[in-house]
Amino acid sequence: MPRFTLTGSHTSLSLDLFADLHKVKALLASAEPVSGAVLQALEDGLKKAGADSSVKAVMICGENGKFSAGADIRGFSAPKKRGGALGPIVSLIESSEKPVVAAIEGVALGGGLEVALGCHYRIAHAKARMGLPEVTLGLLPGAEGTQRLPRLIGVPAALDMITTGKHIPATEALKLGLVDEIVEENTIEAAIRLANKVIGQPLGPRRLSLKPVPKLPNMEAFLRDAAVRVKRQARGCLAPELCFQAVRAATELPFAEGLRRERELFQVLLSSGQARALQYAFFAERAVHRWATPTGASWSSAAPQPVRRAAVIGLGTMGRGIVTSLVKANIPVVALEQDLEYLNKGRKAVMLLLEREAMKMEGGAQTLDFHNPARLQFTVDFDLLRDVDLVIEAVFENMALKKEIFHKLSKICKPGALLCTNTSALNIDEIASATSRPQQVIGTHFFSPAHVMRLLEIIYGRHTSPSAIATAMQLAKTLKKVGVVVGNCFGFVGNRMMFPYVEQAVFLLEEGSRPEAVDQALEDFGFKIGPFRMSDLAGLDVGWRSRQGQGLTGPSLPAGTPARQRHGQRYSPLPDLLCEHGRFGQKNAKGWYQYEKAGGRTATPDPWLHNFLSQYRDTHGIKTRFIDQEEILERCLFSLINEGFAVLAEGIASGPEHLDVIYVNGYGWPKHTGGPMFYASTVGLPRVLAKLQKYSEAHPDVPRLRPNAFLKKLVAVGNPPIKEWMSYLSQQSAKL
Ligand SMILES: CCCCCCCCCCCCC[C@H](O)CC(=O)SCCNC(=O)CCNC(=O)[C@H](O)C(C)(C)COP(=O)(O)OP(=O)(O)OC[C@H]1O[C@@H](n2cnc3c(N)ncnc32)[C@H](O)[C@@H]1OP(=O)(O)O
Ligand SMILES: NC(=O)c1ccc[n+]([C@@H]2O[C@H](COP(=O)([O-])OP(=O)(O)OC[C@H]3O[C@@H](n4cnc5c(N)ncnc54)[C@H](O)[C@@H]3O)[C@@H](O)[C@H]2O)c1
Repeated sequence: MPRFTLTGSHTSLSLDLFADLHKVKALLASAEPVSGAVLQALEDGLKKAGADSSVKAVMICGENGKFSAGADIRGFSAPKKRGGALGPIVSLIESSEKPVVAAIEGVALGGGLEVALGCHYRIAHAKARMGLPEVTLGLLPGAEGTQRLPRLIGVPAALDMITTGKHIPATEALKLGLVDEIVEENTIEAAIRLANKVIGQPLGPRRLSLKPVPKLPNMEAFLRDAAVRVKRQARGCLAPELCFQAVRAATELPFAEGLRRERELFQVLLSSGQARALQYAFFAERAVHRWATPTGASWSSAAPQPVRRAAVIGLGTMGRGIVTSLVKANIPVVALEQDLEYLNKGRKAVMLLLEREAMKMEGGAQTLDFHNPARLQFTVDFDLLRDVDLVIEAVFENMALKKEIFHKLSKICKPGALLCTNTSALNIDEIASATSRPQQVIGTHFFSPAHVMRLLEIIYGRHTSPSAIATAMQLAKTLKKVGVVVGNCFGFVGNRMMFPYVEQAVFLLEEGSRPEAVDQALEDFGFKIGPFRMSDLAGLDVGWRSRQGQGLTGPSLPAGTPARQRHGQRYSPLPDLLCEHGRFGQKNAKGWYQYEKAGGRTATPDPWLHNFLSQYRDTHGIKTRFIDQEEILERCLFSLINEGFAVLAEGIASGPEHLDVIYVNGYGWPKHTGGPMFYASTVGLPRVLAKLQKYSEAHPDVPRLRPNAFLKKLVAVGNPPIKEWMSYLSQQSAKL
């Protein structure tokens, strides 16, 4: 039995010719992506099968239990690495005079699924997943997928898959008609059986390029509504809209012309900055898994401890989401509150969240077992935490309270237990100092709502052990979150970079802008929500309490402190004044906006606020001026980026991609710009520096506008590409 193995740079493909069984088995792709070598081998294999009269059918499958993860994403930004065009190979498969069956195991994504669409039959393992995720990489399915998929599963389902990029399980693929059959056992054998069965049957009806796109009674109206929906959801991202256009072309044009349109649109996206940014984001998210600390601890040598049982302390906004997340990940939880009243409130809230999650999962393979006390237990008794492997504290943001709790935990919990705090900004070392085991204390900063947001900022203290970091990272993975390891400083990475952004937003109001203008500018940039709407959502009282704690406002503020200055720097008391007027945001229907009712979500500009701002400016003799969108964006975004350079220079994060992953996954920063630091690299560091210099000269009392030394250095050495930035950070300048 002859066997040929061809190895490309990213995959290996082997062709086994089993003439006696009348099939060609082409191992399309292993866990690695499709490369030019694979394409060549596939083409050769198909031609060989076509020419060999003893071959009656062809079966295409993957290696190592995976069909294919699609094209090599790195190839899109490195033309030299690009293989040949995949589309013509898909056409070649389809035009085969011998039946071709795809045996889909693991994943069939992007170009992988497009290959399967070229096959005459598709059979999938029940655990397989399929999708066209190109849109998430700023692209569209460029190997004829936008024209074949609508012909197979209809326009609504195809549009949904192509414009969202979602992966669908095999069971759903079967319902949609994307696959012909699913199997629980050996997919390859089942595909061979199918191939043998269909030998001799006419292939015309199985060639998707020959099929018409299924009609809808109201196709035009459907497409009109879909166009609006896609544009709204895209929030400035180009790919979903071009994906839509490609699918619309399938409904309007013959197959060959549709393909031409697909290619044109693909080229537009390929050369767009957004595709580069989204592909950077794809690899950044994976790069942060390989964490390291300045002391040499790293993912490669640290081993995680198993987490078989966990506890959560405090069932407020964050604790209830964290409990939900743990239960969803099948980790038994003990949920603890300070008294029975809070416990009952927390229990109800957790149960409601879990009921909702269970509804979402209905029909799926997974179920939620949260009524079983062995899986979820509510208590006010700390003794029940004796044998948990990990505790997550989510009580009020108060150092004294957190230290009291950690002291207690240190006495009660078993020796190996990991003690995590969900603090937003407080010093991890100080919290750890209340325990006898600071090596097991770590920050696990979840984002609200904790069962939804993907980010988990993981903060190591001076004494945190490598194994504790590895365990927290493993927990992030188990919870299906992206963990990013960072150092300890006030606000860590995310909130620390957020302070100057919010500070600028408020200064802009003082100088003449309005909340709606600032929010609009940043939402047009692509943020999910502007800073004032966000502040109303989170509650203005949260920041107020924190500023009181820092002595910036409230009773501890020394008499005679100038209203708009703290420690010799500019300060805006506007947010404090709103709280003093009882405006806490959505929770009581008034904040920077007014709302229809307490807890209402619809923000409307508030004449009271506008009037209040004018009076405030009069009181403080501030001359009002018109502030344009460019200034709003530059002051808010560049001050945040400037702080990012400080974070890097101090060794708080090990690279710009960490900051970008944090911002994209935790703060609604538009992913199609890559994240704040990648965005800075695309704007050009000299421009960022020049603008900061300009604003800093205009506002010398705002230190956060003063360009950071690391930014200046990068400009001085010639604005190197982002991947080289860290090499310019001298050992001496890194804090740790
Ligand atoms: C085919 C022709 C090639 C030549 C190009 C010519 C261009 C012109 C022709 C256009 C043809 C268009 C063809 C098609 O329409 C376009 C595409 O197919 S784009 C790719 C679409 N596929 C995806 O988006 C899948 C991406 N991958 C994933 O979602 C996940 O990795 C996974 C497959 C679900 C597996 O998840 P996990 O098990 O969690 O593993 P990781 O995510 O950590 O991945 C492990 C490792 O693999 C790297 N990797 C995964 N997929 C790719 C890929 N497609 N290309 C490159 N690298 C990939 C990933 O980065 C990890 O490595 P690390 O970064 O950690 O080093
Ligand atoms: N709300 C957010 O968006 C957010 C985001 C990230 C991090 N955080 C941080 O998470 C922590 C919790 O914040 P939150 O918004 O959930 O607060 P919250 O006020 O909504 O809830 C705190 C809960 O802790 C409970 N609690 C207080 N003392 C306790 C004790 N001794 N024992 C047991 N339970 C006790 C309270 O009863 C309350 O239910 C804070 O450190 C906060 O800074 C909050």
